[in-house]
Amino acid sequence: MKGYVVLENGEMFEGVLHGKEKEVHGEIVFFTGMSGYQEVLSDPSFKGQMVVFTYPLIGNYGVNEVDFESITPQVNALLVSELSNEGYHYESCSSLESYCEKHSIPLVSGIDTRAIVKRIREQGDMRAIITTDPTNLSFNQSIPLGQQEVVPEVSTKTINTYGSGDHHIVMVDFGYKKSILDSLLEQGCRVSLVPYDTTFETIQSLQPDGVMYSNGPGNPKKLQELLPTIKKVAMSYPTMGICLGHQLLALAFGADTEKLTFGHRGANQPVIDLTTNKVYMTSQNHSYVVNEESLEGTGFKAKFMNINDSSIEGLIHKQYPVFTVQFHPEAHPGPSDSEQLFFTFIEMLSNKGREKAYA
Ligand SMILES: NC(=O)CC[C@H](N)C(=O)O
Repeated sequence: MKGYVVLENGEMFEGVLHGKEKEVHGEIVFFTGMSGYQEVLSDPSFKGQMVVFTYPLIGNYGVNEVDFESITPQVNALLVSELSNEGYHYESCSSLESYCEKHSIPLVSGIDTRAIVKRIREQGDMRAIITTDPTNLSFNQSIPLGQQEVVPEVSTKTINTYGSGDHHIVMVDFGYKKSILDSLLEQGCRVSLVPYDTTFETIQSLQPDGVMYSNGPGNPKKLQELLPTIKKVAMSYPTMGICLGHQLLALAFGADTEKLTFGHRGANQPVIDLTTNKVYMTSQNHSYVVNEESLEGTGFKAKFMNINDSSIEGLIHKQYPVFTVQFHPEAHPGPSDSEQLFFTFIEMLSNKGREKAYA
């Protein structure tokens, strides 16, 4: 059946709608990785978003049992140029089309993804509607972009412990990617996953060796009420923050965040370590960044910078063992050039390692 993608600026694109006929509203963003659609559709940081893939062929290796970043799909819709109906891979258990159909995720193919991406690059991320009837549409203005409170929807409701390693890490879950948990387990950690609004006292009662603030969807400024706890935790335990976790740690110490026009979503974003001058290819998925000028007086200094647009990609605190990354060292999808940062974090749990990290 015909499906239409209507952008908030009034433009309309026609394609083929696979799956159930339903009207979907959301924020439209684009992802530039050549592969990784399965990780994208299940990454909770994409909650509520419609993702346009710039790579022209999607679905060609199917969907498997192992590459999901969370149990349920998280995106509102997928938009692709050419859809491969079969998945050719030894691990594939279903096609992308049947997976989306089963989970009622609208999948629009045959759409002019290049034109849509150009529009987003010019005019910024915007609202969009996917529909089979493009007459009489009205955009849901009651939810301004970036104002949705999505973290409570994706965060765990209970405390669960994974692994039995020697280092005990409390991971505060804003919508964590499974690959972050896997990376910590690989480093010999026991991980207690806790709800996003867990109090300082509860974290303290778990007696962690270190705390990880996870990735997650939405605007970090929607979580202002958590900032005093986050600051107290970071002043008390070795702490690492990834993506939303990085943004929240920056806000907690008094820095500011701002929205990029169209975000970084892809698997080849070059990032420089400002201490060593080493460059990493990184996996990224974010709309917001920490404003560099706002770091003044926070105790944080910029540790990583994006080479494409000079935006801040990570911080290190001058006084406390706290460091953060805007990108994804766990990769999935994307390069694992920077995965040793998990090791750096584990080293920071001891005094000796801290000296090394700050050398
Ligand atoms: N991957 C993430 O954690 C994303 C962080 C935040 N939601 C942003 O878009 O900037």
